[in-house]
Amino acid sequence: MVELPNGVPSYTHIDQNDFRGHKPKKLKDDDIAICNCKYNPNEPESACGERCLNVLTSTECTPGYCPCNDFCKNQKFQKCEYVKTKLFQTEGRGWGLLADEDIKAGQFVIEYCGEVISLEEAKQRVQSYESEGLRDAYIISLNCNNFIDATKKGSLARFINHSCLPNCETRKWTVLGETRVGIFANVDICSGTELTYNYNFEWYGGATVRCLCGAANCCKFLGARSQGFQEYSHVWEEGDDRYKVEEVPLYDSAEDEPFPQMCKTISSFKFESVDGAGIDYSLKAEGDEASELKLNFDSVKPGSSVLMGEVSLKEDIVVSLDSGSLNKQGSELGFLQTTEMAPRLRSTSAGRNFNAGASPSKRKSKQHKSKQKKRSSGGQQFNTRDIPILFQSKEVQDEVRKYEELKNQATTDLQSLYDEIRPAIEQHESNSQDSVPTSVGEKWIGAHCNKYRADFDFSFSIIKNFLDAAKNATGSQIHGQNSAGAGISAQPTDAGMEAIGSGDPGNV
Ligand SMILES: C[S@@+](CC[C@H](N)C(=O)[O-])C[C@H]1O[C@@H](n2cnc3c(N)ncnc32)[C@H](O)[C@@H]1O
Repeated sequence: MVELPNGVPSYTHIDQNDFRGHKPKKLKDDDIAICNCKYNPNEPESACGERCLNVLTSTECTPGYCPCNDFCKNQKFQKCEYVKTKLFQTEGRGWGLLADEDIKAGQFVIEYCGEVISLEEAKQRVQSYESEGLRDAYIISLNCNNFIDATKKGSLARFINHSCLPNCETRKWTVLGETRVGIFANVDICSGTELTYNYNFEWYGGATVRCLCGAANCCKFLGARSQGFQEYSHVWEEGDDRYKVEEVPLYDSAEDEPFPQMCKTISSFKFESVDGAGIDYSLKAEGDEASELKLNFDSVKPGSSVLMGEVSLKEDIVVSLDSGSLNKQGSELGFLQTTEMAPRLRSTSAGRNFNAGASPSKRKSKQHKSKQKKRSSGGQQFNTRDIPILFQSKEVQDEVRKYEELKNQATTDLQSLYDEIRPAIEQHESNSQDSVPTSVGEKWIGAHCNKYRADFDFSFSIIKNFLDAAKNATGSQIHGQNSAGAGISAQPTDAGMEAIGSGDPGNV
């Protein structure tokens, strides 16, 4: 029973989240994580201490299933094993919570309990609390869809104030299949010290509140990074940055959309003579950020007609800024099909670990441009079947086909890898975990790099052979150069590796 000092504004005390109508999950036997700890009376840590598999994955043991039975020490949320705390009145920050016993770094302090509500409900509540004139805000995020509101119902954790130099932090645990938020000490804390955690990213206060934590590194405002609900209907994090969901393109859940805002449609593909001075080989890309890639060949005889005719591809070629392939004045333009799987991964917070391709900062700025729901039909996928027949020589057709096969193989490999790692990703999604295991990430990045390379090699073989055709047509010696003056290798693979190595995929 919690006794509150006089003057504490009334609220209902709870020590279990209130799901407001929605019943907490009922775990199936198959979903219960069972550790392999064995209780040894001479070694108390043996009963689900820090080496317990469940503890290591921030999951509480399930009563009746844990091999350590009643000795299990990994049911702290369920048993409300909180440290002793005391309410006190601060200066200028309302009520606060003090440690009433010494606390060790890493120790579970208390659960942040409240009403579990949806994003929509949270937005409405923030507004109505504001209009009711409530000064203190108690809503924190549970996962991307749910929030915990401790305004009217909560545990003592609702009194923990913010500090930019905190002694505690929030951590998410899975308890009987549900995600719950605990406050954990991040340093040793002496009895009598005020408990604090950093509200940034977790707290959804409406009004801007000046921070009075007094820390040297103070951010000046509470939840300065989370910014509040009124302005942003939902936030999406990548690294240290947070974005409004309105700025992130939305996709049909029924389809896996490639990132259309990063794709460009190549609208023309031609050789032409430029004032008799040489040949301009240009690839025009249209899309949100139309750009043009030009390759100039200056050793064509002046006045000679080198126009090969515009090669109109029957279907649009979609290229991706993810590719990091041919590079012109800092803008990357490749000939890649975007992968189908990428959006699935990126739709989760885990996805940010898988940014093979453009650097995160570039990707972010591009994602922000699109506010509407877009469909990939704006830029169809490159129909590669028709490409080899554009060439007259059988040798060339075979070469292009070879690269096409390698490209298709890399795509298939990526697809099957996705199927293989999908359970791990979904598991992390459902637990709202920030990242999937490194080994999974490494495999994923490796498969992407292979695919990028194969895509590049294929595209390069097409370009190279078009150039060779141009050269043969003029009978001149043409030395390919891109606009930056770099020579084009006759070996697509080498060029592909070079581009990939110097572009972003190599940096992931
Ligand atoms: C979750 S409540 C914390 C408990 C609150 N002090 C109370 O009396 O109920 C969050 C509110 O406490 C106040 N607060 C918390 N940390 C603060 C800080 N560092 N500086 C100023 N006000 C703070 C703000 O009014 C904020 O909206």
